[in-house]
Amino acid sequence: MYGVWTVGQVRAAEDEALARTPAGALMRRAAFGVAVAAAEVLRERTGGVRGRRVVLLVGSGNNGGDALWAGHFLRRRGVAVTAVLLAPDRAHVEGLAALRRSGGRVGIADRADLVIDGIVGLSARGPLRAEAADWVSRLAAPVLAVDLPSGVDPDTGDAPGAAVDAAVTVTFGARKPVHVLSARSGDVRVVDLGLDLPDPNLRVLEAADVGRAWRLPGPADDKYTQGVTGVAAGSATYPGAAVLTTGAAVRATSGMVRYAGWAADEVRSRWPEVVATGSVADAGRVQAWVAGPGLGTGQVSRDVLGAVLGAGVPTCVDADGITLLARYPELWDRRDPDQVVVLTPHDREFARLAEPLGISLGVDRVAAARALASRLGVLVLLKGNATVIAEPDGRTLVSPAASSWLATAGSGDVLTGLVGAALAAGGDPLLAVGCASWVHVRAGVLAAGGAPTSASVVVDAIPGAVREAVVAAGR
Ligand SMILES: NC(=O)C1=CN([C@@H]2O[C@H](COP(=O)(O)OP(=O)(O)OC[C@H]3O[C@@H](n4cnc5c(N)ncnc54)[C@H](O)[C@@H]3O)[C@@H](O)[C@H]2O)[C@@H](O)CC1
Ligand SMILES: Nc1ncnc2c1ncn2[C@@H]1O[C@H](COP(=O)(O)OP(=O)(O)O)[C@@H](O)[C@H]1O
Ligand SMILES: [K+]
Repeated sequence: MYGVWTVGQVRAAEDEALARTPAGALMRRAAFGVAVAAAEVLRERTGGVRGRRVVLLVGSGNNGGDALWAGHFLRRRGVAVTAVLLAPDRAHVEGLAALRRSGGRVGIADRADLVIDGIVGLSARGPLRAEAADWVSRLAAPVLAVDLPSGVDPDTGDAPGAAVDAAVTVTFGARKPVHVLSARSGDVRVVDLGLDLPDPNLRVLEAADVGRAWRLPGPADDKYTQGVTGVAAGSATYPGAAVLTTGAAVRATSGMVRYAGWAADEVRSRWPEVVATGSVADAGRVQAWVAGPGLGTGQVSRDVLGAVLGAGVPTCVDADGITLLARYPELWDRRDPDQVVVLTPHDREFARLAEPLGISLGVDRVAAARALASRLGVLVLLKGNATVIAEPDGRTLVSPAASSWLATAGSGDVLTGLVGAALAAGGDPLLAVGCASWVHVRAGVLAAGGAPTSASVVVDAIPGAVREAVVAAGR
């Protein structure tokens, strides 16, 4: 698990560190880290460092100062460095002097093996100004971003205009939200500045965390003791949603999965190990229910959702289930107040549910997910390229995207099944949902392997993703 801190938190810690270190020392340490990473990237991409060409895009603040100092350190390794000053009269004075001393040039860049983006960092506000935006839109070489990709908001990851698409970002002291919310950050490396940081604002699970938490059968287990997942999904029109959701739960754990609904025949024929019935009332005992994918929004679907919400176990509500909750808020009265409810909306479902409550999904997805979680007293998993998982008390996990291959029909149904299985296994619900999301992201990567995939293949990749986590945890 690693933490993510807001700009405000990092600034406060930096101020404290600046007060106890000699002037300029933190910047040189940060810039040295940039130069080391730049040399690594040059070696990986061109086979060497000496004689390679690096262009620095230098803005008017300390972010530009970092880039200039990094250029100075790269000169010492024989790199040809050219600095493009976006605001020549406001460029960092000591950084520019250091670069000139070591033989760096200032001018107009042409060809580069690597561009170092020092346009703007933590003080970024709004879209990039015209000149910077122009440079960014003409970038052809790979980019190493200093602290964060310029043009992206540090706290929300939103890119309101032209923005750098970094291959690598070297950040300082701590990860900020942009690094987990925006795929434009690329591969993120952190240079330690010895900051004294408070509790993080966001957390990210890693393979070993998931591997430690994932429920594996022990000698005393049987098919019931590992937590039985119940799936209420699918319809005559959408039997596939039932097959995918149930299949994800089957692949995620070795216990048992029950299915209740219209697609019992289809589910049985694809997953013979599932105990399938026509209704929630006949389904038998489960430790968690998932409801919604392909369920429909008619009266019977409404009754199904009500039955699941009142079943006295944790519940995950997705897709049509969310639409039903938006349309018939009285369904909340059926909810067992002692049981956790997880909602897994994509943006449109989020809007459907949240807008009538006065919560809009703006550019700050973390704030929006937290607001809805707190307002409804539920756990909200907001889907997207990066997935945000917020609890009513504010604890929040982020699953950064590892690829975009999960943007495929039915992949949300797979996630719902995973969440159900993780909830049924017990333990802290936030951790359970976070683990399910991690496995989903990882299964997406394994399923795709660099080429288009589909939700059925993601289901089949689940055991491989769980195995990676279990191995990482040394179990
Ligand atoms: N404070 C510290 O202890 C350290 C700070 N460091 C660096 O300092 C950076 C922060 O420096 P600053 O506070 O000087 O600010 P920045 O360098 O992030 O940006 C400030 C400058 O960018 C301009 N700017 C703001 N928004 C813009 C936009 N949308 N388009 C174009 N230009 C824009 C502003 O006019 C201002 O001149 C960090 O990101 C990091 O790179 C590092 O040297 C490590 C130590
Ligand atoms: N561009 C993307 N990059 C990474 N993950 C994505 C992207 N688009 C969608 N996803 C993920 O894929 C899943 C899609 O779910 P959903 O929108 O419910 O699709 P469906 O209804 O087809 O199942 C979510 O888990 C979401 O986080
Ligand atoms: K930058």
